[in-house]
Amino acid sequence: MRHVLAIDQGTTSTRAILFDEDARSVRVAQREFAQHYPQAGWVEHDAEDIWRDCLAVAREVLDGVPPSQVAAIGIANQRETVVIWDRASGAPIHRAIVWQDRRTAETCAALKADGAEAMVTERTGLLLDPYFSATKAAWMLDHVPGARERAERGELAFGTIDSFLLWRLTGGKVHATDVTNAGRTLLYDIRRQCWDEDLCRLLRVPSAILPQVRDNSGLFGTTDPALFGASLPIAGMAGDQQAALFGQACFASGMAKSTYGTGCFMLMNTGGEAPRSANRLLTTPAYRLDGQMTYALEGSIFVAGAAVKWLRDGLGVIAHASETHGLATQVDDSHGVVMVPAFAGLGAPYWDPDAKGAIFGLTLGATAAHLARAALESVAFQTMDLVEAMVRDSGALAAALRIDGGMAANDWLCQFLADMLGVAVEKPTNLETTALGAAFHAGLATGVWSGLDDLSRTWESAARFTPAMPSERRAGLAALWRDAVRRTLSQG
Ligand SMILES: Nc1ncnc2c1ncn2[C@@H]1O[C@H](COP(=O)(O)OP(=O)(O)O)[C@@H](O)[C@H]1O
Ligand SMILES: O=P(O)(O)OC[C@H](O)CO
Repeated sequence: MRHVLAIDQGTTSTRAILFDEDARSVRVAQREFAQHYPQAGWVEHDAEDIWRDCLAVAREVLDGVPPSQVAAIGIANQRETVVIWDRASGAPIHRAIVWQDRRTAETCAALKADGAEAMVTERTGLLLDPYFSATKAAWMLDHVPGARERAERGELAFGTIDSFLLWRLTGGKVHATDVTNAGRTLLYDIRRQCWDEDLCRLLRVPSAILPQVRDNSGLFGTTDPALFGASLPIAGMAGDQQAALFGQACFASGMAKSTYGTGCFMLMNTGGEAPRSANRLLTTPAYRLDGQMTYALEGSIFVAGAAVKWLRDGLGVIAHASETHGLATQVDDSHGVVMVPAFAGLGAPYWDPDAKGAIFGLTLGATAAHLARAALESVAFQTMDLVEAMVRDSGALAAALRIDGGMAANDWLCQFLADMLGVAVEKPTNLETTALGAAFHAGLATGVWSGLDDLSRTWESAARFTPAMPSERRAGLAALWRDAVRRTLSQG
């Protein structure tokens, strides 16, 4: 039996999953790692922690598995997060600046005020928001003494986490990324499919530090034999949200998935054409196979599970995320409590980096149960905004939305989602779709699976939730949410 090892390097944890030829996960290892918040709105990771955990979880699942049974390794990663390292020593020059980090909000605002956004959006499919990589990279080059000069001289390498892990796994031999990660930097022209010199100049990132950009499926390199006792091929890489789209087998235009982890990311396959969103959604590479690009429309929400984590770690009203299910069902409604979880600004479709989280409708009757329910509801309300924008942009969405991620374990949320979206919500038996997508890419390149049809056959529904809420109730809740968002936006 051949296996594929997937490494899913997420925002809060690093997982390794070993899949068999039937796409079943046979072994899992996971480690959470430290989040650093040096100032309000700043979020950093230590890239050495990430590397240490990546090795540890990979070694754990490979323990006792003969290397001949491991066909390939696939990597899926938190996107946009920036690492810059020294090519000679491999050492990062600064802690990684995480996608949630807002420190470059002013830079983005200034670029927007100069009228740069239209060109940036036309070429990259993105917006001028601190979420994306380029302004974070420029910040690092400006703040680490001597870094900009070293970068110009070609001594430094830039990468998103996939690139950094590939560099380390290959013993410093390969500096590459894939189209889905390149497409999140603000430096990559998604239609011409190349780094864009104008954008590099505008955003002040020297092209000498950029990695080579490749298809998602193909031989990226082989592991340093010292790491796992054999040289294993790294044959698939993708940003985690695009990997989840692939792992959910959303291969036809109009098929969409939404992943509920720290944030929530909804992607809809739009086929070979890169659409131009009129509703402030992102256009992004979904996957490129044999040089053939497939695109997606994306709605990115920065806080989903993170709101539940805040209830646990920030407020202490729950001890475990899963308690939100029991709390939400204890009460008939949220008692008028509405949470707008703009803890990291608001993402799509509002794109307001300066918005701050808010809770409305508090009375003395409000309890922890209402708060928990409001946190879960906020996730569905935000998805509703995305679905509406996607339908406006594309005219249609497939009959059901495929969901996954840690929060999809919460059946109350799944039903409330279906109710608020007015479309069926379906979750697969394998909720580890991100890792599976990375495994699919690596397995396609190494002949474990023969093609997309082969992959589609592995998708199995575990549960389907159909809309059941009366339309007046739905409209009432939607109106409360819209009013709360309006009051939260920084521009009033
Ligand atoms: N049963 C649950 N109900 C609600 N939220 C949950 C539940 N289980 C996990 N979560 C939330 O989901 C998130 C974890 O999902 P995961 O997909 O592992 O995230 P990530 O990959 O972003 O680190 C956490 O923020 C947690 O609060
Ligand atoms: O780590 P996740 O799963 O929350 O995903 C993070 C996204 O890739 C950020 O764009």
